Amino acid sequence: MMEATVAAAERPAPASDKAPLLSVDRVTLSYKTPNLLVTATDDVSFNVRESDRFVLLGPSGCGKSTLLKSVGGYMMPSAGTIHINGRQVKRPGPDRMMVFQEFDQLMPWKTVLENVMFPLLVARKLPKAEAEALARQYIDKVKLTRAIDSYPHTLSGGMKQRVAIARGMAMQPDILLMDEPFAALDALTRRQMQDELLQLWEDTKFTVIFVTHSIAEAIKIANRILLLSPHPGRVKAEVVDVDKVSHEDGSAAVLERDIHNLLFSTELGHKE
Ligand SMILES: Nc1ncnc2c1ncn2[C@@H]1O[C@H](COP(=O)(O)OP(=O)(O)OP(=O)(O)O)[C@@H](O)[C@H]1O
Repeated sequence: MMEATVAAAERPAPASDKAPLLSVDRVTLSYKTPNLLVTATDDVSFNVRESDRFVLLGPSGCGKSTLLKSVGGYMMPSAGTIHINGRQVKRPGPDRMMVFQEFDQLMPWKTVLENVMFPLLVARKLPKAEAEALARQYIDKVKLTRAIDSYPHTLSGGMKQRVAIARGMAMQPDILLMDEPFAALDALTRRQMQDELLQLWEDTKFTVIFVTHSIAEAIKIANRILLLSPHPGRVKAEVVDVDKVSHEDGSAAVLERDIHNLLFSTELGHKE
């Protein structure tokens, strides 16, 4: 058994022979409201490499969703830069597909097949037959072939999230961005969806940034976890080699306790 390593935030990330797919460099993200300026994240840096299952973990309000939005190109940093494949992120693009928590992210007037085909036709401008073939392939991967002609309102929450995942993955983006995709599901379905996501990753080794505030979910999904401090979010530590912890021998429980202590220690957690 090999335990995951919790690296202090100040320590440089371990050297890798691969250039990072995504570089987030000293990014500060703010919202301007009529009366105040809200700093959501402050001076955050991290790299994501190809095939990483990179989890952003931190307490509610630390800016995880805001960071994901900025990687998606929906929000520009007030300081710092984001690069994907060496190009600066300035707007949304089909190289970054988002999956959200909400079940209403599908178009209710379109069937499962039509929902998955839609971005392939509109954003990738594929011919209809090609879009349909690709959509069918990914609907099959998320085990929804039997519901392919169903409308979203006839599907369970888990099935709707599978459609959203198929739609994102069928675009074959460089990075799939998942914002608490399983948070609104019941515990049993949530666990099942986590297993299915890992199975999909085994099949295709896609790159994903996954936002959660569940420590257990982070440990299950990730190979790397970035721990963010409470509002405004700053990088507190990075946990590497997470996929080497074992859920059988108790090392995952030890890591869960260590992460909990790190996230909620007053010394680190509430230092401004
Ligand atoms: N549209 C907005 N306008 C103003 N402030 C915002 C807006 N969206 C988020 N914020 C603020 O930015 C901070 C970070 O919010 P964000 O939703 O990114 O956090 P989070 O870590 O994803 O939280 P949660 O886990 O609860 O979803 C919070 O203080 C939030 O109130």
